[in-house]
Amino acid sequence: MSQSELERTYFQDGLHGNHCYGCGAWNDKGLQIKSFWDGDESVCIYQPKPHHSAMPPDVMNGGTIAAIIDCHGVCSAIADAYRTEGREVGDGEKIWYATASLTVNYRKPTRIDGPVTARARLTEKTDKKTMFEVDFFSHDGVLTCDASVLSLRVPSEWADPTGLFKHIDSNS
Ligand SMILES: CCCCCCCCCCCCCC(=O)SCCNC(=O)CCNC(=O)[C@H](O)C(C)(C)COP(=O)(O)OP(=O)(O)OC[C@H]1O[C@@H](n2cnc3c(N)ncnc32)[C@H](O)[C@@H]1OP(=O)(O)O
Repeated sequence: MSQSELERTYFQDGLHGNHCYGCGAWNDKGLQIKSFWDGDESVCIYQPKPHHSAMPPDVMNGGTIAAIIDCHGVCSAIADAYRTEGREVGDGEKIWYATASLTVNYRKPTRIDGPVTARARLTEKTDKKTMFEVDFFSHDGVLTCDASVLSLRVPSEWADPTGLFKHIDSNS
């Protein structure tokens, strides 16, 4: 079932303190993407800005597209894990995933002059690994990219606001 815009609960709003460049609602300089469930699929609609262009000013930059797909895929893995446990994103014990692998096929140029849409569906899942396949559309409905995002469940150190590497250094 489709949620109206007013009814939507965005995954990222439950990830308190997330400063990720693509999906951190607490990163003022980031993309601040928003993702929500539409039945079994997760959806992200994003309005690119003129500075998100490739060399042609009317074409969207491939790295920005990849960042949207990456973060939408990882946030979908996190939201799926909460949903499996019957919890809202961010409620109770925290669940974190990170990107292990990202593949993007750029099939057609993406128009920058309107909102782009990423639609993701779960294709593989184990306790630690979650794979989402993502279709990416320009505002005129053209499928411009298809992608896959493999997310791996990671420990809570990834959410330490003071940084991750001190935990890695102390473990090695
Ligand atoms: C305060 C709040 C903060 C909020 C923060 C949260 C924001 C969230 C949003 C952030 C969004 C932004 C996202 C970002 O930007 S996250 C930033 C970009 N990503 C990274 O920096 C990740 C770096 N990589 C790692 O840390 C490790 O390699 C990870 C954790 C990914 C795996 O660790 P590890 O290597 O120890 O894993 P394992 O040995 O237990 O293997 C487990 C299974 O996984 C399979 N496998 C592993 N790698 C790959 C691969 N590349 N392709 C295919 N498969 C792979 C492996 O074969 C095995 O399979 P199986 O044998 O079980 O079948």
